[in-house]
Amino acid sequence: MKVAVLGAAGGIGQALALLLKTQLPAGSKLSLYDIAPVTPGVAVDLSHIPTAVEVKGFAGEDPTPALEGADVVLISAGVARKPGMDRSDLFNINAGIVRNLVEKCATTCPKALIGIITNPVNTTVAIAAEVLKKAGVYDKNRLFGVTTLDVIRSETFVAEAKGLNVADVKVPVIGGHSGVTILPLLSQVEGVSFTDAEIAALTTRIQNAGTEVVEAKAGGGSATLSMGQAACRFGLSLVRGLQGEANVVECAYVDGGSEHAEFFAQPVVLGKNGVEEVLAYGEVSVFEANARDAMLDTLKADIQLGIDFVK
Ligand SMILES: NC(=O)c1ccc[n+]([C@@H]2O[C@H](COP(=O)([O-])OP(=O)(O)OC[C@H]3O[C@@H](n4cnc5c(N)ncnc54)[C@H](O)[C@@H]3O)[C@@H](O)[C@H]2O)c1
Ligand SMILES: O=C(O)C[C@H](O)C(=O)O
Repeated sequence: MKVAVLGAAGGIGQALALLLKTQLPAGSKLSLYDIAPVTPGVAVDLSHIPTAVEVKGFAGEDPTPALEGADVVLISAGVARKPGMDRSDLFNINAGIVRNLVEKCATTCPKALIGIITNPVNTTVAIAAEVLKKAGVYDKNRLFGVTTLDVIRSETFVAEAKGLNVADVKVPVIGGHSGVTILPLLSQVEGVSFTDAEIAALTTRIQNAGTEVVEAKAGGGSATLSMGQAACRFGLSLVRGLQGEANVVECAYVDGGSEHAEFFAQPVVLGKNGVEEVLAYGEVSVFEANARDAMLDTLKADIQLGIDFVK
């Protein structure tokens, strides 16, 4: 199994590469690419960790050597937020970066599962889809917006608020990955009940958690370590699905035939071809139904921006 990380010299990329080096199955290959010249050095550094995962690093303008034979490509290349910015403010720079990198995926590893981390995810995934369509290799089951950070944040905050063992807490998060489009389904958390005030406060905190980190880092970037963990969890789930493991379920932002929008985050079963089955997200509370309906104009506009960028 070969996993490529594009943007591998960055804050997320290095954390993710470290976690993959220590957690990918024995015999895997880890391929690191970034425009930054340090990238081969990052790979050498990681290669001294005693695991049976081969690491290679590539720098420069062309990601092709890193992508050859890739089964999974995780893309975190691009710029991150500073205080006062919204994720959509990253569009001008990151849209072109994602387009160019996905064009290379389309020619070099058209069957790879692609996970987009680069923000604004609601839009960059639509860009990736349009690029793959133009190249004639689009398979909706192989393209993912990585929203796992919203899931792990929800699990953490719910466990903290309710004094639970976080390992036992599961929270589906639907919609997209910015502000009001992030919707944790707290009504589905097993074994706990929340007051209306708790639900409102937790939902707002989860929706603003990225900003919480951006402000705490005070100009030094956005979430990198928690995102590295989230992307590792998602990447390993993709690998487990590819290897034929049953019942691998993650929430992800996919083109899954949702009645709500062309791309929508919801639980999916992962398998040998990427998305094996899109799962219904189940019953929601009145609060959640209202929040879901209220996000849709924003989400659809984010998606249209990506479609228009490529067309
Ligand atoms: N999906 C999520 O939940 C989530 C969470 C956190 C951050 N992000 C996003 O991930 C992205 C990366 O964040 P970061 O903190 O790692 O930023 P960073 O600045 O630390 O790293 C970005 C890396 O991308 C590289 N890069 C830039 N252009 C490139 C190109 N054309 N090809 C290859 N590499 C290129 C840079 O050299 C740098 O090493 C940002 O857009 C951020 O908003 C998404
Ligand atoms: O908030 C950001 O800009 C980064 C990321 O999307 C996050 O949720 O932490």
